Amino acid sequence: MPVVGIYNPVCGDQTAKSFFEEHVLPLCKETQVSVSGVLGTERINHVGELVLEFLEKTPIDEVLTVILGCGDGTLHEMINYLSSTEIRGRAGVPPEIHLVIIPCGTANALYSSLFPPAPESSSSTEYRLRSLRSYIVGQESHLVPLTLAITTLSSPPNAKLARPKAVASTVVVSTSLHASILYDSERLRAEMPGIERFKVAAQQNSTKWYNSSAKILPVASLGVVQLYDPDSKEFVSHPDSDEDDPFVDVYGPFAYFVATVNVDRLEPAFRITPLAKDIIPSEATCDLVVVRPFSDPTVSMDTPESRAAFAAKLWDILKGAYENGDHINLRYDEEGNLTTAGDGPFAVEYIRCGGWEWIPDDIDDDAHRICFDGAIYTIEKGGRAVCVAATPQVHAGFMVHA
Ligand SMILES: Nc1ncnc2c1ncn2[C@@H]1O[C@H](COP(=O)(O)OP(=O)(O)OP(=O)(O)O)[C@@H](O)[C@H]1O
Repeated sequence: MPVVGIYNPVCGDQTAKSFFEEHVLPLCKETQVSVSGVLGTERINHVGELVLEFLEKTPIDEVLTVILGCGDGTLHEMINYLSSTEIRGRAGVPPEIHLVIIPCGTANALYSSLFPPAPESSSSTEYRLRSLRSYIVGQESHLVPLTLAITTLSSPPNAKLARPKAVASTVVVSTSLHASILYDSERLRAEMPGIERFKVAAQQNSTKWYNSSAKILPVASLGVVQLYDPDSKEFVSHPDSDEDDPFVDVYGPFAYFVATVNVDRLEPAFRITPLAKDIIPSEATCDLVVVRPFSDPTVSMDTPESRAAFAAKLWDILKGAYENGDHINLRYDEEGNLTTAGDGPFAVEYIRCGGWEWIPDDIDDDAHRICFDGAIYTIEKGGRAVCVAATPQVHAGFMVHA
C-alpha cells in the first residue's frame, strides 16, 4: 500500500520541514516504511491538490496512507478539497485514506485529543511521533474513523440563484466568541506564532454577545436531543425534546457556542467538550457547549454594564475547560455566583445532538461569523447555517492512526 509524506512548512512554528527531515523520515527508514514521495505545501489549498495527485496514482483497491505534518487547518483543507473534487480513475468509488498525523500546527486539537499529552510533553519529539509509531506497530489495528460535521450555509430564501455551500469539519464548528477569537487571532499570527494569540484575541472579544436563535437536532438513534446532567454525571433527554417533538429551540443572546466532533479539546489543555472522551458517543454526534448570559439569574438586560460583568464570569467558566473540563459542572447560585453546588441554572449547557441550525439576527454582524476548524466564513444576511454530524461509510473516508 502506498505511503506518502506531506507537510505544511508554515503551520505552527514553521518547523514541519525540519521535523520531517530529522525525525519522521529517519524513523520510517529505520522501520522499513517505504515512503514513495515527500512534498511540502506551497500555498493555501495545495495540500488537497497534492493528495489528489497521489490518489490518482493509487490503484482503486489500495489504501493511500498520508503522513501529514500539519495543524487542524491543513487537514480541514485537504478533506474539503477532496470532498468537492472528482477523482479520476475511481469510477465514483470514494477513496479510503489513512492518515498518520505529525502535529506541526498551533493548536493541534485533533492530535492532542487522540493523544492527550502529559503537561509539557506536547512539543517533545517522541510525543509528536505517536501516530507514526501506531502505524508502524500495527498498520490496521489502531485506525479511528473521522466523523465529519457537514455544515450547509444557506442564502436567504428569496435569493434563489445562490447555491448553498457545504463545508466539512473534523474538529470544530463554532459561532460567537470562539469564531471571533479565531477571526482576530489569525491577524495576530505573524507576531504571535503560538497559542498565546488565542488568549489575546479572547480578551479583545470578551464583552460581545451574539444575537441569534438556534435549533438543535436530535441524536439519530435516540430520536431526542441530550443534555448533560452534572448531578447524575450522565446525559439525559433534554427537557424540551421528546420523540413527538425532538427539536429544541434555543434563543439568544449567546456568549459562547462551540460544537465539536472527534475531539474533547481545542488545544492540548483546553478540554471544552470533555464528554467526547469521558462518555464516548456510539454514533456520529456533535458535542455542543453553549453559554447564554440570560441563564445567569442576575442578568436581565443587555447593557454595557451587564456585558462587562458577565465577561468576568465567562472567563471563569472557560477557565474550567483548562481544569480538565470542569466548566461543565458549573451552575449559578441565587446571587449569580458560579458554583458546583445546589440546583441553580446551568452556566454551561452541554448538549449532545445530531446537529444544529444557527439563524443569526440580521442586525448583528458578529453573529454571522462561523468558524470551521479555524477557517472563518460569513453567513449571508437572512441566511443560516445547518450543521449535521455524518457517519463515515465503511471503506471510505478518512481514518487516523491513533
Ligand atoms: N506554503 C504555504 N504558504 C502559505 N500558507 C500555506 C502554505 N501551505 C499551507 N498554507 C496554509 O497554512 C495555513 C495554516 O495551517 P494549519 O491550520 O494547519 O496550521 P496552524 O493554524 O498553525 O495550526 P492549527 O490549525 O492546529 O491551529 C493553512 O490554512 C494553509 O492553507
